[in-house]
Amino acid sequence: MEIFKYMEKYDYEQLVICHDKTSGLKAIIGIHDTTLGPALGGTRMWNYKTEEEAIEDALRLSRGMTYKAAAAGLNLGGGKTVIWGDPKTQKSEELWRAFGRFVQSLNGRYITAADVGTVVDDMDYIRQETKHVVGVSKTLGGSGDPSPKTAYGVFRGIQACANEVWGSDDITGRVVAVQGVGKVGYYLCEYLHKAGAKLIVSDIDKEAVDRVVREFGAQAVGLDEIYGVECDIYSPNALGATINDETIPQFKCKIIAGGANNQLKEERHGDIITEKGIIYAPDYVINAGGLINVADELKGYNEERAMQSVSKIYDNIKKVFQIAKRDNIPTYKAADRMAEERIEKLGRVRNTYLG
Ligand SMILES: NC(=O)C1=CN([C@@H]2O[C@H](COP(=O)(O)OP(=O)(O)OC[C@H]3O[C@@H](n4cnc5c(N)ncnc54)[C@H](O)[C@@H]3O)[C@@H](O)[C@H]2O)C=CC1
Ligand SMILES: O=C(O)CCC(=O)C(=O)O
Repeated sequence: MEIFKYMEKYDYEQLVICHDKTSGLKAIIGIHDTTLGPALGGTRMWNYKTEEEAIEDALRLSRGMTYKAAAAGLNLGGGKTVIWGDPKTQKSEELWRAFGRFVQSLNGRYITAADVGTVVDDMDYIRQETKHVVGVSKTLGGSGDPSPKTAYGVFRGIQACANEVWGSDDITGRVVAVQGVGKVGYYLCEYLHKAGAKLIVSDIDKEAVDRVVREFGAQAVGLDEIYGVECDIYSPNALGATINDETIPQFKCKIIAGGANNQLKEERHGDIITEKGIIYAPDYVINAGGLINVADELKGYNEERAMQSVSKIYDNIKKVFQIAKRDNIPTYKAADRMAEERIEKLGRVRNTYLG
């Protein structure tokens, strides 16, 4: 990979490679854009096959955070860390503290949080070395597990989609096919059930499926069956890339709205579902609840205020639909445009010399 060429193409600011021999830390911090504020994004710990794969992930994910924060209306830029290592065997206090010191050395340009392979306890170790970490435990003044807030944001986004398609937020009796009933999927099912929706679910984890069947009267289906079930809404909450050439012909839904990251396998799949008449809630707009929630810690965490901010995902999704109609483009492009317009306009405003 030609790193500078890639950074130039997508306008990256900084890539920081961190190494600590004692703990075996190999971390790559990507800082994409800080026009709106300090770069905030989680730390992913993953056993990458190659160094190149890890660098590519840090770059790709940090750019995604710029868009997520901008579309959420936050005064934050985009960053992300990847730690090259096995989260099951290579975590230690010294690793997190070594990493925390590297974060501190950036002096607030980058604020870290949890992501795939990292949990609240890891953030608590990082906190011992730097204040530039969020998603720490409630006992340390943090907000703990972000999943319930992410699920609430997805639920609000689903209401906005329902309003767009059926003219009302009411989803009583609507059938929602929920793929993945892990942390986000479980809490989402709870919100949907309380709102009167009927649930069809799938997950590779049988216990997770049994729980939502038992607690919310969901109907369980096979892993490949979920795409083709008769439903109003398909809600992906497991893996990415489930909107693809194989699944699109099977969809019978009117809406696709879920918490999973990177739902479109390729951008063109966003065009195809639009042509098919399916309303798509862009992933990084609808799943920003976790980010909005941890960002509240920067003001001194207040759960009520955080929930009110997450609730605004409803308005953000509506804004995406307006831009899509205004410019006659698919919603995934409208989301990018919304984020880019905000960065561009505020970037210009913030250029004013203040003395
Ligand atoms: N946890 C959070 O606050 C946020 C999560 N996300 C995204 O939401 C998605 C879910 O995240 P979590 O709930 O935290 O993860 P999780 O690991 O708790 O849940 C994912 C679930 O998907 C299931 N799964 C895996 N492959 C599957 C398949 N082929 N078919 C059906 N189910 C399958 C797993 O068994 C698991 O129960 C991920 O894409 C994540 O990146 C995005 C923003 C924030
Ligand atoms: O929710 C978090 O813990 C941090 C935000 C983040 O990295 C994300 O939304 O991908």
